[in-house]
Amino acid sequence: MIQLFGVSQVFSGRAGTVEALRDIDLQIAEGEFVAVVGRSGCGKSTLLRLVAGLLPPTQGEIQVAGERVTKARRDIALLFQRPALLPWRTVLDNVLLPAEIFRLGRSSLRARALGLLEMVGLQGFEKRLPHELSGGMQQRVALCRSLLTGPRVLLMDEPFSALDALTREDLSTELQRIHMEHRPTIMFVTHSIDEAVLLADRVVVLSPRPGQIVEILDIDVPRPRSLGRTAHVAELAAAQAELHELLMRREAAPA
Ligand SMILES: Nc1ncnc2c1ncn2[C@@H]1O[C@H](COP(=O)(O)OP(=O)(O)OP(=O)(O)O)[C@@H](O)[C@H]1O
Repeated sequence: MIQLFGVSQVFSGRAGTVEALRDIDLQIAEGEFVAVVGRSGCGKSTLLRLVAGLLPPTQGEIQVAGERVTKARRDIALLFQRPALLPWRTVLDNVLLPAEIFRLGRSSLRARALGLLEMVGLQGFEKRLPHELSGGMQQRVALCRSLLTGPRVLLMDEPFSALDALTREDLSTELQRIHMEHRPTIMFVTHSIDEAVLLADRVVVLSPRPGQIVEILDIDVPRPRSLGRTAHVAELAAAQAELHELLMRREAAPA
């Protein structure tokens, strides 16, 4: 579904050049959940922006569903650390925003928007304004907005990192459920080893800048997963330890 062939990114500015990513080759299958981890500044967000078509790669090619990515697409949704809701719009109108952007007709998507809000436990909050909601609730609204048009690809950049631990766990559970039900292909950037292991089928480990793939770890644990559930605690802990070890190797050599 997502394919990167020899992708490199160099930023040039007045202060000089920054090599953010070097020679990334990666194949992500349809419906797969892939987490991307690495030290701060190693190019994780840049990687997502490239796949989203917000930035053309300096070198290499990116394809989504067999087509070269050259611009933002309706079937690719993005979710950031901050929910970025429009403060003057109600919860429902925020969720329906993509209908207007992509000129899809609000009325046909209204039922879907209400269904999504119900799925994340926000029924009854449709007419509220964003400032009347907690941070976790706002991020749920942003999640609904990103799912409105039924995207095939969901790109998530540390979406839960601004939330408290319990809300984060709730949203991780919801995201697992959404993934199991709707099977979008997900690329999920995180700083959290626990979160990567809990959510992903595979974890891509990037080296410090320039980001290169050091290792891709398979997380072969049945879903739904929970860090508190005893059934697979040993497997999850082993994967966490391995990931930790890979990330702590300061001089992590690219594969
Ligand atoms: N538009 C830009 N112009 C110049 N340099 C940039 C630009 N965007 C990113 N960079 C640089 O590219 C490198 C990678 O940045 P990026 O934000 O992708 O890293 P990251 O791994 O997501 O970091 P963090 O984990 O801290 O969020 C950094 O050195 C950053 O300063």
